[in-house]
Amino acid sequence: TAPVRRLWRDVILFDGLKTHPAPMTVVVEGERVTALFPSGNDHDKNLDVQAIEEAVEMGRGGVMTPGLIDCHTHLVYGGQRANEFESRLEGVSYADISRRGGGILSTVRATREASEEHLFETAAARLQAMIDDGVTSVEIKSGYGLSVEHELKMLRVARRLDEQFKVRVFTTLLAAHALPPEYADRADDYIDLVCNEILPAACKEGLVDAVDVFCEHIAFSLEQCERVFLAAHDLGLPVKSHAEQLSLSGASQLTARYRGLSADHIEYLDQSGIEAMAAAGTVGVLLPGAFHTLRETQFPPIAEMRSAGVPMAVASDANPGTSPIVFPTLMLNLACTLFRLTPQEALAGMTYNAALALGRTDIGRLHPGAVADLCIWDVDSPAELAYAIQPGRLRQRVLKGELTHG
Ligand SMILES: O=C(O)CC[C@@H]1NC(=O)NC1=O
Ligand SMILES: [Fe+3]
Repeated sequence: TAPVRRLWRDVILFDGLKTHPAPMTVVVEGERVTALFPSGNDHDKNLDVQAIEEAVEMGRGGVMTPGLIDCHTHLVYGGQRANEFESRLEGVSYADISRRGGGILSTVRATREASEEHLFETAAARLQAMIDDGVTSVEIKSGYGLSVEHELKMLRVARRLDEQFKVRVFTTLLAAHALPPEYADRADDYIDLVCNEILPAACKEGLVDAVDVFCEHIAFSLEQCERVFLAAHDLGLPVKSHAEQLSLSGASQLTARYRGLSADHIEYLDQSGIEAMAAAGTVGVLLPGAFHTLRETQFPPIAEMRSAGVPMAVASDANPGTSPIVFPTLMLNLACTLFRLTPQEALAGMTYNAALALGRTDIGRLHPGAVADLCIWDVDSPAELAYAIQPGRLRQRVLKGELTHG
């Protein structure tokens, strides 16, 4: 049987890169967008008028965007860290908490104690909130297990979320996130475990789409991160990094040297890092939720990245420590309010550029032939999605051509 043909008329279309000036008609057949054209031209002679007339009309008006892509989350984890939130309000720094064995290691303890089922259930609630706010693709990292058993447990949960929810999940192994207590003062030995045991075991089970590292004075050095990158490349896996978040380490340049998909956080990114990323096509992933939560003061070099042509993505960094925020369209607002992106740049940051940060070019944009992951919003203009901080504006959500919401 012929694939179902659906269409929307008179939508204000943001296609992943730009907003079309005239109200548009968008035609979806099966899993793909097959046509998009100004609604006034429905009877354009080049169009198969009968096909258009036979299509199922799915709605009129509103704003259409590609499905939102959250390209940086730590969505799977045990426990919560409200106590540290209170400590930071009393003036204790994130780094101090981490040095006292809190921070990431606090969540490592809770995640190791949690069953796979419990991790699935708590992550599922957070994922549903993202889906209800227009997310069609989400990246989920490991990094709270820090052992073969528990890193694989986290990644299996991420794969199950992909199977059981109408969403695309991209998994990233972030075993080089923190030094587990059993390896205290033996960071190089732990990196051996990451490269020689955790990564191969996860890869063998088909659990890894990309490999990430945390390069920071409270985490791992450039040399240690490079060893993880080499192990990833030996297994044919792309790399990315948490880079220049609290200080300038040079991780962005290292990531670019390995043609990494993205360097993330990048508050302390310098000009040589920008130029290396621009030359390598490495995406700069902005995480305004962590900047906001930590009350950071060092802004990422937006203007310099813009003029160098570094693609900028925007993501939630949803995690229990530095960004306990599951509200994707809030990230659009924070990217504009805190980092001075334009609303159009922020939207491109959670669609087309976010897809690039995940190594994909078939999602994140709406054009003939693109995969039909799209959202229709009850707003008058795309800028409104960044301007107003308001849940419940999603009218319809389509994943691979199938209506999943509205
Ligand atoms: O605090 C946590 O639990 C994760 C923090 C998160 N991980 C990282 O490498 N940088 C961050 O902000
Ligand atoms: Fe992160």
